[in-house]
Amino acid sequence: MYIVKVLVEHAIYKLDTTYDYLSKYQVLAGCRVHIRFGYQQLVGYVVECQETLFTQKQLEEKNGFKYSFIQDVIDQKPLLNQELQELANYLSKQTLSTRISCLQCMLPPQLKPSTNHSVGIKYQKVVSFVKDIPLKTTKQQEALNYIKEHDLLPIKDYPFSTALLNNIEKQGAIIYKQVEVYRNPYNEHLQQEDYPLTTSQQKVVNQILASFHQFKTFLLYGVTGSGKTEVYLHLSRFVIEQGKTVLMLVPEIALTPMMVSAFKSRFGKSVAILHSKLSAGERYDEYRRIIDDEVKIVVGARSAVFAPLENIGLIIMDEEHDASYKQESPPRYLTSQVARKRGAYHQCPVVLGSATPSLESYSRALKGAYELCILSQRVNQKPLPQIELIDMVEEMKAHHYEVLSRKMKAKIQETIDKNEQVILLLNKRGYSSYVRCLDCDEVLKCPHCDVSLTYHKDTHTMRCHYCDFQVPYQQKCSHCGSTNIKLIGSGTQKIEEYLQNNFINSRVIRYDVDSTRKKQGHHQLLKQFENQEANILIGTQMIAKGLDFENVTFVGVINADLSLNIPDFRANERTFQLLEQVSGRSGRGKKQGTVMIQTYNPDHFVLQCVKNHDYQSFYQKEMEMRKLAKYPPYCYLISILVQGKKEDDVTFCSQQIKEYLVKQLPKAIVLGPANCTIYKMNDIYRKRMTLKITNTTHVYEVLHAMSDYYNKKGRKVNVICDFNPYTTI
Ligand SMILES: Nc1ncnc2c1ncn2[C@@H]1O[C@H](COP(=O)(O)OP(=O)(O)OP(=O)(O)O)[C@@H](O)[C@H]1O
Ligand SMILES: [Zn+2]
Repeated sequence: MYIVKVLVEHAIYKLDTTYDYLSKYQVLAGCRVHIRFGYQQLVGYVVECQETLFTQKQLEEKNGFKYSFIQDVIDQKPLLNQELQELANYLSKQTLSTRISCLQCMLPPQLKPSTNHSVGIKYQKVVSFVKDIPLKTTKQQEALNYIKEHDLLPIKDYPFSTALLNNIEKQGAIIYKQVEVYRNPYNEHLQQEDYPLTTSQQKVVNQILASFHQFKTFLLYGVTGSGKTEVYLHLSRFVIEQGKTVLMLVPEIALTPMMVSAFKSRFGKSVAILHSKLSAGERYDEYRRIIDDEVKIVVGARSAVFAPLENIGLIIMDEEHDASYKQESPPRYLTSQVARKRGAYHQCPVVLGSATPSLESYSRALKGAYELCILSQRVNQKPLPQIELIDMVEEMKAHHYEVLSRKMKAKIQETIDKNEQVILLLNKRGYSSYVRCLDCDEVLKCPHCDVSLTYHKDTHTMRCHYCDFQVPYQQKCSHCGSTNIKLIGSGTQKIEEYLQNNFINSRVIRYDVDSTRKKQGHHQLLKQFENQEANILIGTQMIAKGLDFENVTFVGVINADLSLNIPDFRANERTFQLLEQVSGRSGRGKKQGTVMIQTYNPDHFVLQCVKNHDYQSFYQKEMEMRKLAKYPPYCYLISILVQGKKEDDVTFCSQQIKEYLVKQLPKAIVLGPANCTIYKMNDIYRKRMTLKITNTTHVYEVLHAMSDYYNKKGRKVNVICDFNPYTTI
């Protein structure tokens, strides 16, 4: 008999201890089982299975509790290999989350431990050759010869009628078979050759391959358009030729279409794609292809870092600075941390690539913790685009109150007149930012959150971007009943309309969360733009990264100050990255590109550094400020969010936690508790403390104890600890 230790996923309680069950047979660690838990039947996850010589009765007498038997085993073989199981333990410690939540985040939704209904395997009817026998007609005979050479194809792929095939089948020379097929999410890719590398690209490839068999982190700092993708492709080719596999990570789904086609067109079927927009069936199939060893390269967003690849020879993280690499629900991990952990396990290089590296990574590279590789020029030796800052205060003085300055308007018209293309960035979706009553000054707010509602013209609704609350738009103030109300501020939808109305021959595509909601939305819109079906692409930060359109010669930023004014210590860094990245979309082909950036702060050092494409000065200056204010990379940050339904409870408990932390961690700096920027979200009150530490000793134990205490049944608040927080709204 065996004692099986099982982790249990419970809908309400956070259970992180294992429970002992009995089994007559051995069950492999990593398999899911059905168990009885109280009155419920639940799915559990086996972490250990040990043989015992005691009987059930003896065990119960010895340990003083009743044992029950596992009901049945769901998986034939473990879903996660040893490496990933250990990784889950590591993550759970590092992020203060339950082991089961770590296991959950590693699996595609259909395979998560809480569900046992799997998406079915898809079958296809194929023709299978049986034997050579004399057939009735020569036509049938010819067909049989053909089938012999081209066995196991789906019926529709044969150049004969179904009737003819049926006839041959009746005579017994062939049979029809059902075979498993994989749903293939991206199958229309042309075969494409690698470009020969430039000298500087080759140098980088050599530098990285010199450490092919060891774990080392490289920071590839290559300006926009310097050909980093080609470096990734060449490295990957080398690695798979050595019989190893490649993990290629991209920040978010918006970027995936171009990276996917680059990899698919070179490596075809040996590439698997993992991201959240695939259908359940597609994701399940891609996952199975990886487990079944049919895949050499996995391209995917954040959670693909857990892809069950064996024998990894290279891990790449493109656009390493991107905030979407931070997971914002439990377990709140940093992708680079997981990638490096896997790199260490497989003893392979980890390449972090970016044109605007995060301060954390760049400072590590300067200290020698990472090895720096540099591509300082664009591929065709072309200079980076010229950037002009447009002072919007001056526009006001000249009584020009439109969203686009006179210069930018002229430049857009000029560009489309030359049959070239324009990309415009406005980091705000929706139509208008908010609605204000001109009589009573009331702004229409979300009833559940501390934010104003945004007007969406396409659906004629007012929507909350935090909780998705929506109401139909009314031409009437909800407070005083006046009809004298005004839509204030501009979002992408409004600019789209403005562009259509104000420019001759403009054909506009809007690219934001709302317009790309459909499954292949991103892919389709970008394709239309690539095929010149539109000449202006207006979008949110989604358009800033990775896009490579050779006919784009003008990039305009409508309001650079939006991200500068966010109350977050990374606001400068984010703004620099966003502006430099979006500028980098201009002039990537043969023609020279230009950029205009509209701002009310043209003298701000971030804008000055962007104007000169000067990452070094930006880095120096921002690092000085971080040092003075004691922010990362000069310390570690941990955010502690206290939330609850009653304001008083939140206030009281926050204070209690603060006292506990100050006492337990005398060397740490504890900021707060302060109300969050959005104090009330979804009817929950929220206060935050920020812990600054330079040394992590004891920190995990102290926080573990605190969060265990508060996150129990019956407590009035709940506490979320976030190591290396990225958003603090
Ligand atoms: N060796 C090469 N020879 C010719 N063309 C190349 C070569 N390498 C890259 N290119 C082309 O240069 C362009 C820019 O390359 P790529 O998109 O990889 O830049 P990048 O470094 O990823 O830039 P970004 O950070 O802005 O996304 C692409 O159109 C690519 O096809
Ligand atoms: Zn809301």
